[in-house]
Formats: sequence, structure tokens, C-alpha cells
Amino acid sequence: MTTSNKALVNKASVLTIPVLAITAGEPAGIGPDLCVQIAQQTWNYQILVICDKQLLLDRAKQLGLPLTVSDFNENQPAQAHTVGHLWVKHVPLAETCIAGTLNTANSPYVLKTLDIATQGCLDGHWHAMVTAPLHKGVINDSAEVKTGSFTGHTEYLRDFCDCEEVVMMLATEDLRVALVTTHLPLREVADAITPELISRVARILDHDLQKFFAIARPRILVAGLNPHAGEGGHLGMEEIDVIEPTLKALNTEGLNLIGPLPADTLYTPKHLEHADATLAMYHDQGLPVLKFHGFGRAANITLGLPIIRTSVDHGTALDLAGLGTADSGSLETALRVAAQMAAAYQTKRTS
Ligand SMILES: NC(=O)c1ccc[n+]([C@@H]2O[C@H](COP(=O)([O-])OP(=O)(O)OC[C@H]3O[C@@H](n4cnc5c(N)ncnc54)[C@H](O)[C@@H]3O)[C@@H](O)[C@H]2O)c1
Ligand SMILES: N[C@H](C(=O)O)[C@H](O)COP(=O)(O)O
Repeated sequence: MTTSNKALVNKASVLTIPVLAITAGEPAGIGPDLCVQIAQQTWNYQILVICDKQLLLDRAKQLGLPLTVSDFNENQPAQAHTVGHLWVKHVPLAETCIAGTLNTANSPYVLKTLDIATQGCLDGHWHAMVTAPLHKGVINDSAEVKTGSFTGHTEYLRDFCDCEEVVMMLATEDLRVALVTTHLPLREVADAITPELISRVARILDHDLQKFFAIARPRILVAGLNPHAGEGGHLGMEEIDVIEPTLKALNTEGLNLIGPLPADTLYTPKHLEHADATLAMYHDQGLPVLKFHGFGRAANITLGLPIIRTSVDHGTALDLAGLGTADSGSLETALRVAAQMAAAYQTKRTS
């Protein structure tokens, strides 16, 4: 990707003291560990964690890390982070949590932390929300949730904010991967790739790369769906029937979409060098490349929301919860990107 666009967002714009709300995610996973870990670092933001207060203190004790907590009050002026301390918006767990052991009884708690974080962003109480990982399976297994209805933060926030469409984009310093379809069984992907969906996703991607990342006319590489982008119709017709004409129509609107390109060679330096972002047709077409390239230092960003939401590039890692070996690199990236997006947003609003 071009050097001038390498940064995740425009670093020139800096907000005075951004207030960032972290949802601690699945209580039995590494989310609480990561919150305690980042509390030990220096940040120019106010960090507020939406979770059970005692869960954080218990996890800190388990990790052998110092932690004090105070109740967050949105009416107080923002103050930069103090090492070893976290502001907390307390949401009680239904049942005591054992690190590494899922418990469906706590799934409504996880969703409640998301609701509070999102509403707080919508109400302007904090600048952005940053989500630690949750466990999609245990949420769907809980009695309070219709099985299969919870597919991820991205779709949940889309519905909560009443958006027709949002876009999942994962980014490192030098690679951005956005997805047309997100958490969809592979069997359903081909039917979901319609001109309407591609158009909605491409427009959001184009718009938000300009708004938050200061890229004037984003050059976006678009993958085909089939091997070798359909091999001229011999390996699938979606490129000829759907993707190609849609990209053509979008480009007449002013977008700068290149494709459909064979996905296996799209992610090579020759192509990426002059690209601002890539658009993959489905989850495991784009994300393995991104994670191979930058697992642990990427952020997951939801574009198209009326709020700023970033997240980590990994899951709940139940095997590591409470051990102190989880890498907090991605949460650190997610915090930095959220703060920079908030600054870019404020600059746009005041300019
Ligand atoms: N942002 C999110 O909420 C998010 C993202 C991805 C997956 N998930 C969910 O997490 C659950 C578990 O998913 P999974 O097992 O496929 O992926 P995972 O990321 O939890 O684990 C995959 C591997 O990576 C390791 N790992 C993950 N994060 C790490 C970290 N910070 N430091 C060191 N090692 C780390 C784990 O130990 C494991 O070996 C699933 O329910 C999945 O849907 C949530
Ligand atoms: N697709 C994401 C990943 O693989 O990292 C992850 O499942 C999180 O998605 P949400 O942010 O929608 O929960």
C-alpha cells in the first residue's frame, strides 16, 4: 500500500483527551486479562471498562498485577489514564466466573455490556467503543438468545444502531482487508454476493476511508469469488454476472475499484503496493491473509456505524485466560485506532 496511506488513520489530528469505553467481552476469556494488562501502561486517553468490577479485580489478583478501580461518572471531565487504575462502568455478572470455563448464565451480561457501550457512544458520553473478544457460541447457547441469531459484534451493532449495512475491516499499519460478507456459512456465500450488497459495502468502505483515514480517493482492490476470478466463466459465473458489472457501475459514480482480481494473487506486493484497501468476498478469503501478516497487531474496525467501534483481531483464547501469557498488542492497536478515528471525526466536524 502507498506509504502516505500506511498509517491506520490520519495521525495529524489529535483529540484533547478521548474517552474510550472497552467492553471486557467473554468473562471466562482473555478480555479481562487484557484490560488489566493495558491498565499497566501509559495512555493519553481516559480508559473506561464496561464489565463486572469484581471480575477485573479477581483477574488482576490471578495475574499478579496491581489494579485499583473507580466508578466512571460521565459528568466528570475527562482525565488521562493513571497506570494501574481503571475507570469502570459496573455491570454485574450473573454468576461468578472461572477463567477458561464458559457459562451460558453470563451471556446476557456480555450483551448488556455491548448495549451500554453502544448507547454511551450514541449519547456522546464517550468517544468510541473498543471491544475485547466475546464467545459467539456460548451466547447462542444461552437460554435468553435465539440459537444462531448472534453472529458477532459487527452484525449486533448494525442492528442496535439500526443500520442497513456496515462493513467489517481489519487493518494493520500496511494492509486493510474489508469483507463483503461476514459471519456467514460458506454454503450461503455465493447467493449473498449480489449487486446490492457489493454496492452498499463498497460505498461505505470508500466513504469511511475518506472520512476516518484521510484518503482522498481510495483505490480498492476487489477479489473475485471463484478460483482465478472464475477463469472467464469456466470456474463460476459470479464474476461475469454480478461482480464485474457492479464494479463498473460503481466506478461511474466516482469510486476507484479494481477487479474482480484472482484472490490468490491480489494479496501480493505487486498489487498491494498501490492499493489503499482490499475487499474480499468472504471471511476466510481475506482474514487469513491479514492474520498471517499481522496477528496481534491488527485492529478490527466496523465501518458505516454512527459511532466509532474498533476491536481486537483475535478471539477469547480460553486456553490462556488467567495465565498472564495473552498478548495485548491487538487491544493496544484497537485503542490507538479508536482514538485516532475519534480525532479524525472531530476534525471533520469542526473544519
Ligand atoms: N473480536 C471478537 O470478539 C472475536 C474475534 C475472533 C474470534 N472470536 C470468538 O472467539 C472464540 C474462540 O475463537 P478461536 O478459538 O477461533 O480463536 P482465538 O483467537 O480465541 O484462538 C486462536 C488461537 O490464538 C491464540 N490467541 C488468541 N488470542 C491471543 C492473544 N491475545 N495472545 C496470544 N495468543 C492468542 C489462542 O490461544 C489460540 O491458540 C469463538 O467464539 C470466536 O467466534 C471473537
Ligand atoms: N471476524 C472477526 C475475526 O475473525 O477476527 C471476529 O469474528 C470478530 O467479529 P466481530 O467483531 O463481528 O465480533
